[in-house]
Parts: sequence; C-alpha cells; structure tokens
Amino acid sequence: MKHVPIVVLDFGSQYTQIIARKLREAGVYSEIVPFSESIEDIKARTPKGIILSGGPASVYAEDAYHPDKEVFNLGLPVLGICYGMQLISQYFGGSVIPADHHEYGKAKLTFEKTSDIFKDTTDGQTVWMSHGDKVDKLADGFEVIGTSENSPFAAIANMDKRIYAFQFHPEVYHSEQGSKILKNFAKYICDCESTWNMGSFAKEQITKIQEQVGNKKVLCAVSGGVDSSVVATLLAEAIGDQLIPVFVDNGLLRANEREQVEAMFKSRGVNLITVDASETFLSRLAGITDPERKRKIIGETFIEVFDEEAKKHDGIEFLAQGTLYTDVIESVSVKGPSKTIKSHHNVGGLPDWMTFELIEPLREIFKDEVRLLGLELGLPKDMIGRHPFPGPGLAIRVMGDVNKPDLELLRKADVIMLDVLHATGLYDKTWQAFTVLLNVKSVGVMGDNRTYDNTVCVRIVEATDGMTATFAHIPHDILETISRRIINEVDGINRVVYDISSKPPATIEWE
Ligand SMILES: Nc1ncnc2c1ncn2[C@@H]1O[C@H](COP(=O)(O)OP(=O)(O)OP(=O)(O)O)[C@@H](O)[C@H]1O
Ligand SMILES: O=c1[nH]c(=O)c2[nH+]cn([C@@H]3O[C@H](COP(=O)(O)O)[C@@H](O)[C@H]3O)c2[nH]1
Ligand SMILES: NC(=O)CC[C@H](N)C(=O)O
Ligand SMILES: [Mg+2]
Repeated sequence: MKHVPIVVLDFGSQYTQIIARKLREAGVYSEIVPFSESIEDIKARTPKGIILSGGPASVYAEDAYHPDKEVFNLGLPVLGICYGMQLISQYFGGSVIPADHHEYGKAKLTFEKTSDIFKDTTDGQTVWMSHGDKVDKLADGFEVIGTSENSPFAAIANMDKRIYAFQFHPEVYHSEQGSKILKNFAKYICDCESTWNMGSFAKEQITKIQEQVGNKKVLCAVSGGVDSSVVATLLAEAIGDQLIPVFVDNGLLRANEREQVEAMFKSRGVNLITVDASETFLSRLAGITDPERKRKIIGETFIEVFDEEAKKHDGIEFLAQGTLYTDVIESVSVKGPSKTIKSHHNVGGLPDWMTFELIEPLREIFKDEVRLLGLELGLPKDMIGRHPFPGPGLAIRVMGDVNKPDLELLRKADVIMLDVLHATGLYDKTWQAFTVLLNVKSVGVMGDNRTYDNTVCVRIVEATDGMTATFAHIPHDILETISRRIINEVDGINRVVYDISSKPPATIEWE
C-alpha cells in the first residue's frame, strides 16, 4: 500500500473531507478511512499521524462509534476534533456528558499554554464550535492548552504522547486560523513534508486512468460545466481517442445552453456527441413534485441515455463523470456514518442496474481545487469561471410539477438576471446565481389592471466550495434593476423576491 502521511478516521462529520482538503493546501496528502478501519490497514499506510474527525453521535451512547483502541498505542501523534476529542477524553479516563447548552457558532480561543500546534497563530483567534456534548473531567496525563468562554476544555494535549484534541473545528472556514493549526499539526507534530500539489495530483490521476481503462473506451458525460470539462481534459491526456464525450439535452437546460456548449467544444476541436433526450426526461417528470423523486428519475434517465449511446460504440465499459466531493457527501454516507441531505443526480440518483464502471477523478476534491486543476491543465479562464449548474437543471428550480411553459418562464427570468450580473461585473464576484420559479401566485396591479401571476425568487450566493454558503449582499439598486426588468419583460411574472438564507441551515438549490 502507498505511503499516506496522515490517516483521517471518519466518524461521520459533514466536514471530514475539509480536513483532508486543508492538509492538501499545506502540501500534505491524507486519506480518509472509516472509523472502523482495522489497525493493520491503518499501519499498512505507514502514516506519520492520525486525525479523528467529528461526528453526530455521542461517545457515551450505547451505539457510539469507536476506533480500534490500538490507534492510541502506535506511538504516532493523534489529533482529535470534537467527537474525536470526546473519544480521546473518554479513552484516557476523562468523562463526557451532555452540555446544558448546545454551542453552535463562533468562539474566542484563549491560549493557556504555548504549543507548536498554535505556532504563528494568535491568542484570541476566532474558532468555530458545533457540539451538544462536552468534556466534564480532563483525561489523565492531559493539560488544558486553550479555553473559550463556554469551553474550559477547548483545546487539550498530552504533549509527551503527542496527542492533541480540540472541541472546536479547525477545518471549517469560520475557524480563522484553523488551516494554520492543521498545517502545524502535520508539519511540527507529525514531521510531514509538503510534497503534494495539483501538478502531482494530475499526473497521478492520468496514470490511474490509463491503468484502469487499458485499451477499452470511456463514455465521458460532459455538461459544459467546469467539473466535466476538467475530467474530459484529464481523460484526453490519458487515453486520447478512446474517450467519447457525450452531452445530453435533457430539456432542463438554460436558454441557448445547448448551442453554447456545442460551440465551446467545437472551438476546442472536440467531437462532441449531443443526445436530445428532452422528451423522455420531461415526460417522466410530468406530475412529479417530490424533490427526491425528481432527482432519482433524472439520475436514472441520464444513465439510460448513456447506456443507449454506449451500445452504438464498441468497447465502452466506463462512464466518466465530474463528480465532486460535495456531490458525494450530501448524497450518501461516504466513509463514516453521515446523513443524506439530497441525492445529487450523479451519485445518490444512480440506478442499481447500472453496469458501467465509474471513472471519477475529482470525487475527493472540491470545486475551488478543480478550478486550480483546470488552470494547471490549461483550460481557458471563462470555462473555469463558469458558475456551477446542477445536472438536474431547471427541474429543481421549478418548484412542484415541471412543465414546458413553466420552464420557459423561468428561462426568460434567468437570462435577465444573468445579463444584469454580467453588466455590473458581479458574475465573476459571486459563486452562483440563478432564479427559482416558486409555486406561488400573487396579486399585482399593472396598468390599472389586476394581475394574478407567478413569483420568481433570485438566489445569489457567495461560497468557496459549496459546502457552506452565504447569500450575496447585492446592492439594492442592482436588485431593483433585476426585479424591474423581470417583471416588465416577462409576461406571467408579477413579483420578484430575494433569498436571504445561508447554507446551513438552508441549501443553495431549493430542492
Ligand atoms: N447535460 C449533461 N449531459 C451530460 N452529462 C451531464 C450533464 N449534466 C451533468 N452531467 C454529468 O454530471 C456531472 C455532475 O454535474 P455537475 O453540474 O455537478 O458538474 P459539471 O456540470 O461538470 O460542473 P458544474 O458544477 O460547473 O456545473 C457532470 O460532471 C457530468 O459528468
Ligand atoms: O450536478 C449536480 N447534481 C445535483 O443533483 C446537484 N444538486 C445540487 N447541485 C449543486 O451543488 C452545489 C451545492 O448545492 P446544495 O447546497 O443545493 O446542495 C450547488 O452548486 C448546486 O447547484 C448539484 N449538482
Ligand atoms: N461536531 C461533533 O463532532 C459533535 C460531537 C458530538 N456529537 C456532540 O454533539 O458534542
Ligand atoms: Mg453542471
């Protein structure tokens, strides 16, 4: 087995992959394994350190998740985060109890001891907490190295054994210097070197694809979006013309999108196959209002279309998709016991009967890393800067039943909103912007006449990786232009609202 500098045991936190991602930023490769990984398999990776992630369970519960106890006897540095800290405390003779108050949000970390793990970070820094349990009695051999107003045990350590534990989450963006702390753990406590980078990742993936595919062919699902364009480029470098790029018009695309995508690939000299399956998608979605049902139908229909197309070519055994870690974590439990939020069409929406073997080189990384990889591979800037657009397309932006007239209405509103964003230079400054057709009609007055028409919601968010997001603080005069233009120019819409919720607790898409 390949040498893995840091092994992360996953106890089901939504943030586990961010730990790996922060380590990558520090140039350190890590692998995430289920909390139940055997000690032999952990040792086989010859790690220099172990991280125990957070998780939804409580360590004192009967069905709590426990790692192989031997992880504490390997003589390796260990870092426990939240649930991981609570496990460490329990294992070494401390105690963990339900807290009187759940602590969710920012806190100020006060240093109580100097430690290399806090090197070059500041006393009083903001950290982010998310827990309902707390350490009540400190474990034997441990000392407090950091406190917060609500957590007397915000950071603890047994420096002789090189075991550190935090109640806060250093991996999330809200912990302002958390990246540095994780880097310090890797660099100063585990003695890891910074050797990982996007160039080495690309090379590794290309070799892996060549080994996996051999002389067979790969159907690559391309959407014109960033992720699948990067995947197609990696495949082209790896296997040349054994790659068959297929774009599906599912009837759920934005205005002129099909023509734009076709032109973009043509200009790059790619022989793109477009399959028009719009009638199939739309007829299957007719009358379906439940968001998860919509997603499953779309996921399955995509695979049927790819299957049909594959039959027309000899030797296709693989399906390549631009699946990212964000798609995976929200859809299914990955390594640990995490919860399903929504079934992304390309992960949780895949049917059981699918026979393709999947090629998903981006499955463990995040959107902003994909963009860096795209730059590394020489993709044009405008391709890399495109806002994400979900595979299920407008079907999850028309609330309730999906039908042609409603899709048309939404397309018209969407074009106007995007037009204003481009004109004001806000497109490149925001992560994602779209409109949603609400299943809500309201009364208006236009030219002295009563109207009873549809409501459109404008959703514009800022994010780094899509795991969390905040609504964009768009200047009111720009929102006013968007609203005025949509209501004046689109027949059938008489009200525009702006979505001011962040993720969590909302999500970016409405369904
Ligand atoms: N219309 C489509 N035709 C073919 N494949 C598609 C289509 N839409 C999505 N896919 C496949 O599903 C994957 C996931 O979609 P997703 O929207 O997350 O990624 P993307 O479109 O490549 O990038 P972006 O997130 O920037 O939109 C794509 O990478 C692609 O493999
Ligand atoms: O290809 C995709 N297939 C899907 O089924 C899907 N659902 C959400 N998204 C996109 O993922 C990001 C996070 O979205 P949510 O906060 O709504 O989960 C946002 O960028 C969403 O647009 C999808 N992309
Ligand atoms: N984020 C976490 O790891 C939470 C740990 C534990 N479930 C608690 O509520 O305290
Ligand atoms: Mg897309």
